[in-house]
Amino acid sequence: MMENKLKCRIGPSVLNSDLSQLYAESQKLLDNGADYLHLDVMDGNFVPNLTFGHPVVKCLRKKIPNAFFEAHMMVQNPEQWIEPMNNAGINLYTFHIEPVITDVIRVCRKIKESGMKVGLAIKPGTGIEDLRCYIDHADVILVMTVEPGFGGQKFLQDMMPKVQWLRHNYPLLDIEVDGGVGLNTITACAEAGANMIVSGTAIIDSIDQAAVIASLRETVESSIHKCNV
Ligand SMILES: O=C(CO)[C@H](O)[C@H](O)COP(=O)(O)O
Ligand SMILES: [Fe+2]
Repeated sequence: MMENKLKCRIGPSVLNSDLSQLYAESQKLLDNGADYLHLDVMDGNFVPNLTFGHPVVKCLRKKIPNAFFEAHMMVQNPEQWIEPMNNAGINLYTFHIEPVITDVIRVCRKIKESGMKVGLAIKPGTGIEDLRCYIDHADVILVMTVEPGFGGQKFLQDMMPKVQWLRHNYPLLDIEVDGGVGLNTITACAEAGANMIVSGTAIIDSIDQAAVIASLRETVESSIHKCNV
């Protein structure tokens, strides 16, 4: 995703949508202006919740052949799911460094070899110092702005210094935020330097998804414009 100029990308999370209608919910988000879909995969181990895995992603991919899919892998063993998720049609495989801290580079290499982009995610309690040496191996850095595991939580404003540090040191890096991001919190994310925006309940629960997505985009684009000039 990294290019000469930063681009704003809005990636709704389907986590709190009606998952019995996953295809319809996903297509609606894309029709309303989403740039990509953020698919939250939880294993009940790394986080205390379960969602869905590669069989569901594969079914969704059959119905939606062309959209960009990110898998946010909240799992204890991300290496285990690289091949199945690649076969299922994931484009960006984002995993947490916390459970694999000694093997991050190997996992990144395997993801790249499979043909997917690499995302590295950090929980709120993980500092930049733990991530720093891996940044060059990633296409996207995901700074969690809630404790991973559930949608609809309160945005953690005190994660913004991590985003600021990343943007200051990596002007062209794709920096993603996820958790509690909506119309009330997007300005903080945009001003800190995030350009990839995951937003779940703020979009899903809205009666006008297209307007929310457009507004999130406008806020981010006006901050990016300052960086690109
Ligand atoms: O990774 C996640 C939770 O672990 C979700 O992507 C995130 O919570 C999005 O939902 P919301 O915008 O409602 O917080
Ligand atoms: Fe997520």
